[in-house]
Amino acid sequence: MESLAKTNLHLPSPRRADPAWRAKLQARLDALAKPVGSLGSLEPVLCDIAAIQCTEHPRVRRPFFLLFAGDHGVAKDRPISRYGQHVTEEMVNHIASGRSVSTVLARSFDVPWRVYDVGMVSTPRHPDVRRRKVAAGTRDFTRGPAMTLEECTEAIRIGMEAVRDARADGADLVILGEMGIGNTTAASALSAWLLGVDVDLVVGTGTGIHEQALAEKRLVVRTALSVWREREPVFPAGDARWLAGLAHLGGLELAAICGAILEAAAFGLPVLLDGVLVGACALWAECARPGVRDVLIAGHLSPEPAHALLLGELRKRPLLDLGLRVGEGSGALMAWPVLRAGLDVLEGTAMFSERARSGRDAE
Ligand SMILES: Cc1cc2ncn([C@H]3O[C@H](COP(=O)(O)O)[C@@H](O)[C@H]3O)c2cc1C
Ligand SMILES: O=C(O)c1cccnc1
Repeated sequence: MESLAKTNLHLPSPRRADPAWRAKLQARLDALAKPVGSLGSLEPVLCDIAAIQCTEHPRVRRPFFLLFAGDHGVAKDRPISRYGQHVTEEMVNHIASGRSVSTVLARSFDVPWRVYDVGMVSTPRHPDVRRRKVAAGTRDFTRGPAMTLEECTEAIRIGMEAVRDARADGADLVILGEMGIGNTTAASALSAWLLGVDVDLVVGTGTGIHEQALAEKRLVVRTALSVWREREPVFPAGDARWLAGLAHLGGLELAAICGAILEAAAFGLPVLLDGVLVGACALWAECARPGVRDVLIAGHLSPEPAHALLLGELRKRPLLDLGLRVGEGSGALMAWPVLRAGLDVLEGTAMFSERARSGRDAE
């Protein structure tokens, strides 16, 4: 029996937000020269940052964009994506060279980026891609685990190290992204498992597959879950169970994102979430280490059906709802200027006078 001891992995505990700072910031927001509550969904997000930074003056000066790439064995011969596996490599080269949707946005908003190959089938030629390949893709998870516990652990460690490095270079918020053809199939399986809901509620069209391929994708996810459930009892309870589920149903780039979220939470670094892939990793991290959610900010809502359920479970309201379904961290990057606008408004807006604040009711 595989055991967690063999992997020697320590999942760090999250730093918890202090609710007193949330209340103080809400009082400050209410005292600004604007109608009470009028910044809508931005207000609780600003309060969340204040509560994790323990200040009435929450700040983000240096967001970092970290993208992890990996391939999925299940996508090799099955029509579960509209695109072939070779697209992962092509896109990683575009991402690294600043010519993908995500890195065009990152450059436009002055956000530095780092790209990691944690599990691509091929090796991208761009020299800036950090080579941390754990394996050349995962295995087909309809036949057994996508990764061994050791591979999964190694990918988690790479994500943790990426956040540590970014923090050492001044990051005070992380934006996470992924690239991996077929990874919405893995995210659907993770979501059905973590949410305990039927496959039909979570499987979406990903890059835009049609009806027949969608039926195949549902079948693939159903099969993966039943194979995992048959094996599940052999794993011991506790941390190992979370790790075993991620190893069976996830992907190398998704495991790295899980590690990145755990490490950011341990440091109290806010994490701006992207779509369904990063969302599934966020719920995994919250299940594995309750309290992680204190650092999470939902950047946007993806049309993938699992995403609304994942955000609901995390009790997070997205900043944007534009129907974006690019992935790569692009929805989170698109949300960053909105978040920055909220922080700027908080710092720059005048306080309302006592007389004005009392409103008409007091006349
Ligand atoms: C050109 C291209 C660029 C992308 N950038 C992100 N994704 C997104 O699509 C993939 C997931 O969808 P599925 O599970 O249907 O394959 C991931 O790589 C995700 O990041 C892309 C997909 C394509 C084709
Ligand atoms: O939600 C996402 O991030 C997403 C949706 C479809 C395809 N790729 C990514």
